Amino acid sequence: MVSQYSSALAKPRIPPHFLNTDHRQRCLAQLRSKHDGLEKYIYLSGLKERDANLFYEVLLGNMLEIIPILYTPTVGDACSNYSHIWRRPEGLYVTIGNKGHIREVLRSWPTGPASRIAVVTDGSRILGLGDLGANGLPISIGKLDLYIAGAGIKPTTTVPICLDLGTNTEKFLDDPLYIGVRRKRPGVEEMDAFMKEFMEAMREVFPSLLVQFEDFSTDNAFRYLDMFRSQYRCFNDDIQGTGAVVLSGFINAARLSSAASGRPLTEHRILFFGAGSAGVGVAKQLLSFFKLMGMSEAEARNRIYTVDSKGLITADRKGLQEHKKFFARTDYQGPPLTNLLDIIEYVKPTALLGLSTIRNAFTEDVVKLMGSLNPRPIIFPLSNPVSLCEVDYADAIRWTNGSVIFASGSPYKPVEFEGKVYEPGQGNNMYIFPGIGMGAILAKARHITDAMIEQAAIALSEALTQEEEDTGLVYPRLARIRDLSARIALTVIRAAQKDEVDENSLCRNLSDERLLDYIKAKQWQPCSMHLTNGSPYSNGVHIVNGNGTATHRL
Ligand SMILES: NC(=O)C1=CN([C@@H]2O[C@H](COP(=O)(O)OP(=O)(O)OC[C@H]3O[C@@H](n4cnc5c(N)ncnc54)[C@H](O)[C@@H]3O)[C@@H](O)[C@H]2O)C=CC1
Ligand SMILES: CC(=O)C(=O)O
Ligand SMILES: [Mg+2]
Repeated sequence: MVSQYSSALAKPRIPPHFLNTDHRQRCLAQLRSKHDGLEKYIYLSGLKERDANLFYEVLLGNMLEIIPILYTPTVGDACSNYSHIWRRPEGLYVTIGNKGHIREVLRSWPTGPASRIAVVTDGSRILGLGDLGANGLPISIGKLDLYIAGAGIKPTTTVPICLDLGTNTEKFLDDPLYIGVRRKRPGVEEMDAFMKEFMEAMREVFPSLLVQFEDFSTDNAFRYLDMFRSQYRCFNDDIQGTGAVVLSGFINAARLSSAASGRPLTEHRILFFGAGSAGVGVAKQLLSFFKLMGMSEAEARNRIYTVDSKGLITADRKGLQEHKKFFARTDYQGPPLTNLLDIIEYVKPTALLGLSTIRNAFTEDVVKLMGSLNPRPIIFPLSNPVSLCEVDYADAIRWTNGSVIFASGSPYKPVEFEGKVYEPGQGNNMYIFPGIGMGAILAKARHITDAMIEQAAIALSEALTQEEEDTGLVYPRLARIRDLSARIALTVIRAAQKDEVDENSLCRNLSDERLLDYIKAKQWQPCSMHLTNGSPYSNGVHIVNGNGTATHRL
């Protein structure tokens, strides 16, 4: 005889009043009842597992609240602790042991050739947190959630990937709960051979895929971008995505700053504190700011100064890494400049950009000096997560009496100072990669060209509403991300067409207005019928009907 208990398990029933309640509100209440960021992350991850459709509905309706959990800053905690908070397999791990049969591993991914976008990390530099090895997977998952929420990419076409090639972080190798391969990272030759097989296999198994490289350590970030960008449909988010988003914010910031100082835009001088993949990637993209005004590359380069852990980067320094050479100064004669205050006194920058991972590197003296040199100094502390940010927003406002033009990598709340409320910008590549990806996918671009990246930046810079401009913002409000991504995608498609790398002739025949409609029509929306069947085994994107039976899998 079947007991009452087991029969209830076999046929779970929805509570009688359930249909009249808003499950999204219930989820939000459950989320808000948790007071620890990591607990919220675990809750959301579980919700996605139980009912992905509902998860995306809640995310889309509450982006300002939820993005900082799925993405920076909390995703940093999730990665750092991933081996300990791990609940279930998610994403795709390709390990060094898979060398020789990577194709077979990729073929295990359920959506196969229907896949459109992969975010691939090797976990070697997650945000500013260093080598987290196999714990890096949540960064790929978080970025893809932004593709889904921000651009409307269909969830089932996304592939989060972590390449597990080992880790050089001893504490993980010593941790009995560490989920990754227990070995040190390979040398250059072994890694190159792995990456070549991986990329070849990716194209074979997922022929329509765009690959976003994410959070590779700096040398490898530049190396694999150079190696693969003309061969595959791929880009590096930290170099190119960050470059584009900062160019966009900088265009708007420079206008505000020049309006206050009366100095021409061509006279901006930009000081980069941090010269890794992000610092140099952004510096290279900011050449466009000057070149678009008619300056030569040499003139543009001359407006940019870079600093690393040894101080102002000069060409006479011995053993300079390859990626630092382009901006190394040849015009400075004198003893090495190592102190940031001395460097600022020497350069007299109008803008100070932080991509150093050094918490509070922009001290009160530094910020005040920038304020004394500029009526409206541009200060962008862009390192992630917040715990590594070069200066907090409230301090930057206070130390400049509210004159700072500010954008940070991770989000800050508005600040009230002397009776006025100031709103910060968030200079994070999340504003730009969803639109770049959407455009590249719809154009069926063979490659991601420099013009596609540059046009994406310009489109974002031009997207401020009158109200946003009047408020002094340098980036549009995040709540508009879907519309922004569609507009960015449009310019990316047009740039792909101009560079003749597009393979979707349909887009060529549409006017801008029709193309925008086409892009918006392609944006995936979660369905508002989101009742779950309560099955502990449901793990996809479901639409479920009123009697609790899954009727459609997206
Ligand atoms: N806002 C955004 O959208 C993005 C932000 N980032 C952030 O940028 C940061 C850097 O990333 P990567 O360039 O890939 O890392 P990285 O480790 O290659 O670069 C760090 C750079 O800072 C320099 N540095 C370290 N200590 C210093 C010190 N005391 N003084 C001056 N310079 C110092 C290093 O020499 C190096 O050049 C990370 O925190 C990352 O989260 C990265 C990509 C996007
Ligand atoms: C935002 C990002 O891509 C990073 O901090 O690495
Ligand atoms: Mg990154």
